[in-house]
Amino acid sequence: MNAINPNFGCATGGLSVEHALKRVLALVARRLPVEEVPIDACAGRVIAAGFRAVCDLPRFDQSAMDGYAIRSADMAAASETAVIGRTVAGAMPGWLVYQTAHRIFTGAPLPLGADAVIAQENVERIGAALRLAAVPLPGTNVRRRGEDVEAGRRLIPAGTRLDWRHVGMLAAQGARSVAVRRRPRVTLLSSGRELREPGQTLSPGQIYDCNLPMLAALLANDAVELRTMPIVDDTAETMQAALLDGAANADLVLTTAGISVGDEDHVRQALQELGGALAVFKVAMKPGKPLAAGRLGQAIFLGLPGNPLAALAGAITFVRPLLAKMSGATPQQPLVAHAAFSLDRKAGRSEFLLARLRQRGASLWAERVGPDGSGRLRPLLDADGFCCLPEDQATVREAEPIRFIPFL
Ligand SMILES: Nc1nc2c(c(=O)[nH]1)N[C@H]1C(S)=C(S)[C@@H](COP(=O)(O)OP(=O)(O)OC[C@H]3O[C@@H](n4cnc5c(N)ncnc54)[C@H](O)[C@@H]3O)O[C@H]1N2
Ligand code: MOO
Repeated sequence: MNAINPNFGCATGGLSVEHALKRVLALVARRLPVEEVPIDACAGRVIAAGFRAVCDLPRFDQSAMDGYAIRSADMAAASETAVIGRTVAGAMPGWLVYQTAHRIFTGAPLPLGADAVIAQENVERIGAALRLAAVPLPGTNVRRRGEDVEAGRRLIPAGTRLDWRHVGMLAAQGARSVAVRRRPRVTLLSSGRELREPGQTLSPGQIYDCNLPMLAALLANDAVELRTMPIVDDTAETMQAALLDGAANADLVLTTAGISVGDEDHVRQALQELGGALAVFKVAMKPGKPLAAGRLGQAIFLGLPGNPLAALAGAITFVRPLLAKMSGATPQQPLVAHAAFSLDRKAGRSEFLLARLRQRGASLWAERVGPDGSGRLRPLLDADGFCCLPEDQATVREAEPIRFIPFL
């Protein structure tokens, strides 16, 4: 990695997104450490090692209905059968008595020798006996041991981001805790003397900081341990102090604004003064070109642009894959949809277009939402994600396949 070099070995248009992403991911020195967490706290976390089933599910042959367990070969239709024995869920039955039916309830273990259950609504009760209209085939209304999950089967691959489905499975397997990657410690910092926190009084020329709350909420989906810093003024000294503080004990420091080329853009300079090193500055993407990435001490540094949609495009393109790599998580894959629009543009930068997904017949279509503008927020409310045009693509024709990155 070099000290700051304005062009970073690329044309002034910036590094391609692919190249920049490679450099950003190369900043990850090692995966986050592993820790054991209770299963009720594991949702959103990335499982560190593959999980194999420790037991069969169901754990034993059991009834799927309230009714009568029988052995189908021993029964004849329309004959009267005595009911001997009764087993509820949670109890342990003995043997099925030859040519009799055994009262049973959903989830109860099947008596030994029984191979079918007839639902209670399908029999005629005659005192203590019952009459079957028809004899069920073996296996009817029986949940076999191991038919859902066999012990030893690979259930959850390493790198899976756990959610409520995995919690259900882990619980059914009797696991009280699970080994996951530590949450990435992310410091979020926005800069700009025009910014105030929501709720504060604005002087003329000031605006509310929307980037920090928006990115904080976006990252909440990625289960990060977030530290938010107070808004930093655009001075070299305050920025240096904030970066130094923000990098302490962090895996990733994320800044927004102050990264461009103006006299008031101090982030890169501050990073350099602190001995940090940049690996990326300027990416050939629209929006989001003034983006920087590097290292500051033990932390990875990512400087996102100030315009909210440019910051968002940078976060979706770089922060998510970065967090995934730190955690050893399977990265999110883009979808392919049909473009519900046509477009001619100047090639040279990857372009991120706000779009919503709509189902038409059996296909997904990406409809653009607008108007364009990296300082606008309103169109975001209608969007489900970004359509991504590769750098060299100058035209999009209606119905052609297009890459779509969902926000969620
Ligand atoms: N001469 C040039 N000027 C600009 C260039 C350029 O290449 N040459 N690039 C433009 C592009 S593209 C972008 S994006 C911005 C990025 O600049 P910065 O990252 O340095 O950001 P600022 O200039 O500080 O702010 C840009 C814009 O965003 C607003 N902002 C900033 N932070 C927040 C926040 N937390 N919440 C809401 N809005 C925020 C800020 O008020 C500005 O309006 O530079 C262009 N200029
Ligand atoms: O990153 Mo800027 O437009 O590309 O807002």
